[in-house]
Amino acid sequence: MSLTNLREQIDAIDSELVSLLNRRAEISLQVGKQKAGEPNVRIFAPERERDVIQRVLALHSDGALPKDALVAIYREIISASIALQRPITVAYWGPPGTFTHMAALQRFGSSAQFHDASNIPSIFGEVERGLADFGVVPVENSTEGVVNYTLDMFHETELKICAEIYINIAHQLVSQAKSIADIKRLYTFSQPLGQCKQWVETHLPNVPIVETMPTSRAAERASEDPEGAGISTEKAAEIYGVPILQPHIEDNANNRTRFLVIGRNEPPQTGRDKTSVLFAVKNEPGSLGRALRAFEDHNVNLSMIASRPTRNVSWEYVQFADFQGHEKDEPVQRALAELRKHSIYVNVLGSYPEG
Ligand SMILES: C=C(O[C@@H]1C=C(C(=O)O)C=C[C@H]1O)C(=O)O
Repeated sequence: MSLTNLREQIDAIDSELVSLLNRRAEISLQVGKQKAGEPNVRIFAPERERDVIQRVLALHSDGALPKDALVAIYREIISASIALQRPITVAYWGPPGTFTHMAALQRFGSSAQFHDASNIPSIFGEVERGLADFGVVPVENSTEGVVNYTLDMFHETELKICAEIYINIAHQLVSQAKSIADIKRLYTFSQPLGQCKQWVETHLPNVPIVETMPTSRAAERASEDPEGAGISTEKAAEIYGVPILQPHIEDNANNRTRFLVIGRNEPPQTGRDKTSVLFAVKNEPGSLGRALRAFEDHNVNLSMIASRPTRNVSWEYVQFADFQGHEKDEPVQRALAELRKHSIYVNVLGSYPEG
């Protein structure tokens, strides 16, 4: 078949696709109008989005289009569909080019409006004050563990966790220096450094660290300092025009970070949900063990637990825990009731569809 003929076939398919996409958009506008009349139904419905994406993946069977590409296309279709109903604003930890920016783009697509907040507390602040509808914050990394800056914010906020995002994390050593031997300073901070610890100890053993947050700021500093290097994202290297001297310096090839979407949404039960809680146990022997047994007794699967010091009393801790299930599921309700018996307080931070 000739090239002209093949291109004619593509043109014909595009005509159908565009008309179908327009029909989909019209229906989404109608959904938006219905939501406007019902006070508790929110524009962003992560549980519905997960169903849409899973359904589309099931339809794909073994088609020629890579599954990741299909998911990315649908994320953009849904992003445009939400923006039609009402433009939504998402605050992330900037400047542009950070992993949090990438996670926000991956989840909300390019039709959302993004705002770069200067630190994690500002992300919470912008959503609390209504300047952004949602915020995206990093919460744990598969190599480095929990992100304390984020966990500590949950003591003081009334915002809810409404979705989670997982992304693969690749770190780049960016520098204008000709070789690694010429580097005199490394711009980075605890999380990325911890994920590249072995590489840095082997290749930059005596190079002083200049604490710089977040990753895109490290790229910016490296762009201004001919003898400096930064640990950065590929996107930030591109934005600040600084060469990648060594790609993939992360120690673990399966390095992944989990992000949380915070806002005022409270997604309904889907049968595949997760719940996050903050609790403080009574200061008496065995209380943490008894508190944790509440989950075991009711067959609720704990996926993460982290202790953080309370800021007001020395040596007192609060626990941040994630488990499978929705706050409205019966086993979860029973586990929470028992947890409350052994705790000074229990604060449910949100139930949301599992990522
Ligand atoms: C159309 C809806 O609104 C939004 C857009 C969706 C879509 O385009 O498929 C899905 C979920 C919502 O975030 C809906 O809630 O069904």
